[in-house]
Amino acid sequence: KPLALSGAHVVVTGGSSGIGKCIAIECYKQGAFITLVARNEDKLLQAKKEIEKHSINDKQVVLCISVDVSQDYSQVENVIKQAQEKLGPVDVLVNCAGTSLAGKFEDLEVSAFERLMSVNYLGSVYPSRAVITTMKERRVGRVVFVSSQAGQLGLFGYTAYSSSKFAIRGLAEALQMEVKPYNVYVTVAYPPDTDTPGFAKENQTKQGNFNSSIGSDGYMLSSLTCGMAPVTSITEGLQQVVTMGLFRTIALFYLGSFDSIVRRCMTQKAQLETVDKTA
Ligand SMILES: NC(=O)C1=CN([C@@H]2O[C@H](COP(=O)(O)OP(=O)(O)OC[C@H]3O[C@@H](n4cnc5c(N)ncnc54)[C@H](OP(=O)(O)O)[C@@H]3O)[C@@H](O)[C@H]2O)C=CC1
Ligand SMILES: CCCCCCCCCCCCCCCC(=O)[C@@H](N)CO
Repeated sequence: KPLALSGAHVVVTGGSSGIGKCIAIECYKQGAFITLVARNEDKLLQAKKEIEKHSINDKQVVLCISVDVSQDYSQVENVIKQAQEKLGPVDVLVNCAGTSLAGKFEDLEVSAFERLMSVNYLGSVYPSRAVITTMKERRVGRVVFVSSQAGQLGLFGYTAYSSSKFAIRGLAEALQMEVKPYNVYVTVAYPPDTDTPGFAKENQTKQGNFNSSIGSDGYMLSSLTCGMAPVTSITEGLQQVVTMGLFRTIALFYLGSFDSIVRRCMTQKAQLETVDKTA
């Protein structure tokens, strides 16, 4: 459900860089007050300056708070309190702080699994937990989770990353069911692999869908992996029902080609290794 951003207080974790910064700029352009949350203070200040260039009135504020969203719940709770004292109750929370790491399962340190799960999953739980009570009381609120296309399907090299992004979906679906009667709405964004973060911003700020995806791959993936996700409109539901078989068929071809890529790379690598040894 769309929410007017003019005058709204939008908290963006991971707002000092990339997709999060773009979301903050987009909201600022629509008149929102912004709190940026991330660890590095220089990057926060840099982003604040960049965002302030897009102001549409002289009342708008960009507040920066440095914290690690994945470490200690009471710290995160404090940060949210500080932000509420300065800019009023949080209307929109965008959980965009996150990090990724690729590598084969056996090559990844087990600590990588712990770290990605804390940053990507717990780092979304803590800020959400800190804002949700007030949102329910006020009967106003939007919580956005930034997952990934790698949170809709498992891919080679993403054992640690994908699982942390899948977890976000479970959290979001369950939470949406709880908070809907309080007029609080949840969105999960599934950005594709892209270097143009600006592309990701539109759906996040403008549309009120539970599923937010980008591009035709993204559209197909969201339909295909809709499972028990809530629907926003009858049209969306009907589209999913009608296209499911077709998309599954297309997916089988993708899976076949993924398998052949993995096998081809394995063979090539094996060949290179034998050449190395004989040389
Ligand atoms: N770019 C892509 O291809 C895709 C990205 N995504 C997801 O989108 C989100 C943003 O990605 P992107 O813009 O590329 O990322 P960037 O690396 O550009 O930005 C990450 C942001 O998160 C902050 N951050 C990271 N760890 C923490 C932490 N522990 N506590 C607080 N803040 C933290 C960073 O600031 P600092 O380091 O100072 O704390 C920074 O502001 C991530 O969740 C990512 O997984 C999803 C799909 C595709
Ligand atoms: C009908 C079936 C359609 C199937 C389409 C399959 C397309 C697969 C694309 C997967 C891309 C994964 C992006 C991960 C992005 C990310 O989060 C990282 N960049 C983070 O570093």
